[in-house]
Amino acid sequence: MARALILVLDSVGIGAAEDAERYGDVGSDTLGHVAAWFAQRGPGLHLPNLATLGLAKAAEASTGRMPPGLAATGRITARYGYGVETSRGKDTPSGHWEIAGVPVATDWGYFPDTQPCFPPELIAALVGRCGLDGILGDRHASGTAIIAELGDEHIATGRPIVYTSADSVMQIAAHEQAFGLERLYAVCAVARELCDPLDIGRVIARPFLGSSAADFVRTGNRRDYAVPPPAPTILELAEKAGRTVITIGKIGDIFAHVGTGEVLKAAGNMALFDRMLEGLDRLPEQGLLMANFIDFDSLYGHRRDPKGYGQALKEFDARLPELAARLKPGDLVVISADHGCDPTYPGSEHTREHVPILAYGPGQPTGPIGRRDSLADIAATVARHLDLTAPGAGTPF
Ligand SMILES: O=P(O)(O)O[C@H]1O[C@H](CO)[C@@H](O)[C@H]1O
Ligand SMILES: [Mn+2]
Ligand SMILES: [Mn+2]
Repeated sequence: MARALILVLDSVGIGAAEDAERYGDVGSDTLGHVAAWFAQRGPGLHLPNLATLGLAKAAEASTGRMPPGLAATGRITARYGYGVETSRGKDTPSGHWEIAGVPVATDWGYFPDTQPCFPPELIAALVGRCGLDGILGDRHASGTAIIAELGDEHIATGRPIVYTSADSVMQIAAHEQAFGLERLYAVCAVARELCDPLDIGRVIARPFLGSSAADFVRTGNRRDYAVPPPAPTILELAEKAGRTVITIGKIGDIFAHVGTGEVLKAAGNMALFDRMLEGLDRLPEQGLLMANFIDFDSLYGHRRDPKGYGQALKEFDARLPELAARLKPGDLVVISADHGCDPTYPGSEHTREHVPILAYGPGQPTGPIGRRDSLADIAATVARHLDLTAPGAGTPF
């Protein structure tokens, strides 16, 4: 049996990358700072299963420091190391595409941190084509903060809240009932077209519900309108070779539905874990499964909530034995991340960090793989494991 699973723990970085200064992220360390936050307040953050797979050793290799409380007690049962992102963006598509063998060598377009942040002609075209009475926002913002601030005005005026971040994104927030979900999606589809010439990676629909700032809450109906990867990823190559591809959670959106096979969606890391196990149970010989666990990033990293972040790590860690129990000899699991999002760092953006690479499975080798100069090494390794043509980038470990 040779099957492969790639699990992306969204934003679980393990220490600032060498080029962090270019991004204003010197000293960031998502895992290390979450572990320190727990160690300062109680018995510490214990992730026994991830530690046994070498997570803490990978972090130590990345930063020179063992994250407090995380050291493994026994033998490490995986290959472990850290990956250096070569793509210029520290965004989700850049990280995932590189993991899948396609680093992004060119620069994305970005909207400046000014107000307004969007080109007036772009907004005029959006408003005109969608029959809107204008927009709100038009600046960089945290998504939860801006709906709390402008949600009432949005409901009163019918103007959608349009904002961006340090990522290559245009995000459009609107009330699911007052504005309408399908109408929001239609506005995003027009925005996608208008953003194409500007090389914007994603337009994101951010629907929310609630009646006032006290209870506005974003719903699971987020939808991403991404541009497709610039070259065939391991997903696309697997699909073209006739393999079964199953993708969990946001993966379909992140790859613009190219090569993403059967898409299993769910809200929340634990439900995503359930879907992943379900997918694994029917993944045939030589199949590929790729999963994204989003909560680390969207619920805790961007919200700068180290306690929630650590609890989410514990919950994820506690489920790993269930995954291990379902693996068959020859299966390969790779756990990694797409970028950092240090919940103790100033601001609300991603942080430019190294990411863990933990590779294991029954009968798989164990031991350090050190520093990997590209996240594409993951795709190269998976390609070799599944006897597939490898994407252009990456060296197998
Ligand atoms: O603050 P929210 O809306 O969650 O935005 C975050 O989500 C976006 C897409 O992942 C990122 O660009 C980041 O800024
Ligand atoms: Mn991400
Ligand atoms: Mn994010």
